[in-house]
Amino acid sequence: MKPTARQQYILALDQGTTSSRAIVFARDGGIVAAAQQEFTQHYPQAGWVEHDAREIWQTQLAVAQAVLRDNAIGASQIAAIGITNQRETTLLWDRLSGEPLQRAIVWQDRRTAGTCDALLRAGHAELFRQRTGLVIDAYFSGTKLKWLLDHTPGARQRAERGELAFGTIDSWLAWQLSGGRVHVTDASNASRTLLFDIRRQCWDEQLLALLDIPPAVLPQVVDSSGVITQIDSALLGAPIALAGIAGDQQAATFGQACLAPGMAKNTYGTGCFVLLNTGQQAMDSGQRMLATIGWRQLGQTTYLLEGSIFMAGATVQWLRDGLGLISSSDEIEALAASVPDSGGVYLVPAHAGLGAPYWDPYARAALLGMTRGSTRAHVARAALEAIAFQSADVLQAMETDAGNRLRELRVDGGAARNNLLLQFQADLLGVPVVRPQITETTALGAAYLAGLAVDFWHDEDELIALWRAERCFEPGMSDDQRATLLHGWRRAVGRCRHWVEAD
Ligand SMILES: Nc1ncnc2c1ncn2[C@@H]1O[C@H](COP(=O)(O)OP(=O)(O)O)[C@@H](O)[C@H]1O
Ligand SMILES: O=P(O)(O)OC[C@H](O)CO
Repeated sequence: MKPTARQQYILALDQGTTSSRAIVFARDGGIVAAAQQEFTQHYPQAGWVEHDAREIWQTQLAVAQAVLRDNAIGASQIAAIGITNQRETTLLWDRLSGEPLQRAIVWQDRRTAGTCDALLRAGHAELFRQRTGLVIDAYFSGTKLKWLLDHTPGARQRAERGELAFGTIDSWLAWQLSGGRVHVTDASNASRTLLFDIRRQCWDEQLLALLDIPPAVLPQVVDSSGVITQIDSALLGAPIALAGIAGDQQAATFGQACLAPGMAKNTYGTGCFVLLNTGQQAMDSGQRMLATIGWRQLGQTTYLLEGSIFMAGATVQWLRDGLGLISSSDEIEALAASVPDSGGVYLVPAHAGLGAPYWDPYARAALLGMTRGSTRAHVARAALEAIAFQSADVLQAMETDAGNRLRELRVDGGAARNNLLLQFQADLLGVPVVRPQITETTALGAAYLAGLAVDFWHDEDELIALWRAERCFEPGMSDDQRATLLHGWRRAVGRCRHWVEAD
C-alpha cells in the first residue's frame, strides 16, 4: 500500500499515564505539530490507582482532533495512525454498549499484591516466568483482570458468554477508533499481561485457568506494524489506516532505533524503563529481568530484556511536593550541582517498593548516611544519584544475562534533560550516555511502526539513518570511585528491603 503524494504525515497517539498526546511526524522523523491533555488520576484507597477509560478516550480524541485542526492539517494528509500506550493498565467493557464496567486499574495499582503472594506461595513463579517472561507481580494485567472479574457482580458469567471485552489501553483505543469493530491488542502489549506465551505467541490456557479468566474475554493479538483497520471517518474527517500499536516502552526502543541486538535505551520519566534488544530469541533471565516482546512485524518477533524501575522522576516530584525542597523539577539540577558530591548521603526511593532487580513490594524509602553537615543540596544530589544507581543495577544485571558489555546507552524522558543526572549515569556505567535530538521517542516509535506498514518509510535502515545524537555524556570516573559508590548504594538498599512486615 503506497501513500499518496498528499499523505505527508503520520499521526501518533501517545496515551500515557498522566496525559494523552497526539503528535504529527514528517518523513524526516521531525515533529510537525503536537497537542497534549492531562486527565484525572483516581486514588480511591491507599495503593490503588484508577483511570476513567471514557476520559482517556475523550482526551485522546480531543488532542487528535486539535492537532489537525489547530495546525490546518487535513485528515487526507495523514498516511496512517500509530497507537502507543501506558502498558498493563487493565479494563473490562461491555461489547454491546461499549461502556466500561468499572474504572481501569492502572499499572501502578498494588491491590492485587495478595493474589500475587498466593500464586508465589503455590509455587507458580517458574511456570509464569517460563511462559510469559515476567515475574509474578501486581504490576502486570493478569491479576488486575482477575480482580475486575471477581469484584463486578455477574462479570465472570457474562465474560464466559462472550458479552465482555478485556483490554489494555491500546485495545480500548483501537475499539473506539474503529467504532467498536475491532477487539485487538498487539504482541508487545499482550506480553505484559502475565497471560501470553511469548514464545508460542498465544494466550496460555494453563495460566488463564490458574487466574480463572474466560478466554472469550481476550482480544485478538496482531502484529505491532500492520494495517489493522480504517478508523471511523466521523472521528477525524477521513477513514485513516490504523497501522501500528506498541506499548510505550517498546515503542520508545523502536523510536531510539535500538534495532540491533545489544542496543539499549533508558527512559527517565515517572519511573525508569531500561530495555535491551536481544534479537529474535526471548532471553531467559537469571537476574530477575523481564523478557518481553519488543515488536512483531510480518509475524517476526524481536525480543527485549526489560528492567522496570518504579520511582525515577517521581523522586524529584516527591522532593518538590512531599518535602517542599524545590519548587519545580528543573530546579533540582542547580541545587544538586551546588555541592561536589552527595557527602555520603543516599536516598533509596522505595516509596512504592522496589521493582527490578529486587521486586520487593515491602521495601520502603529511606535517607541514609546523613551527618550534621548534610544539607538539602546533598539530599537533592542523592535523589538524582538514586535514579542513576537504580538504572545501573538493572544494566549490570542485563550485562550478566547477555554476557556482553553495553557499548552505549540511549536516553529519553522528562528527567533526561538533566545533564548532571546523565553525566553521573555515564560515570557510573562506564559507557557513553547519548541523548537524541528528538526525545519524543515513544510517539516516534509508534509513528515508525505505522509508517513502515503503509510504506511511508520503507525499511529499518531508513529509520536508523534518521536517528541523530544531540549530546553524548562520556564517562570520567575512576573504577575505584565507581566501586565505592555502588558498594554504598547496595548497603543502603539492603537497609530498606522487607521493611513492611506482613500483617
Ligand atoms: N530537570 C529535571 N530533572 C530531573 N527530573 C525532571 C526534570 N524535569 C522533569 N523531571 C521529571 O521527569 C518526569 C516527567 O517526565 P515524563 O517523561 O513527562 O514522564 P511520564 O511520561 O512518566 O509522565 C517527572 O517525574 C519530573 O519530576
Ligand atoms: O505512561 P508512562 O510513560 O509512565 O509509562 C508507563 C509504562 O508503560 C508502565 O509499564
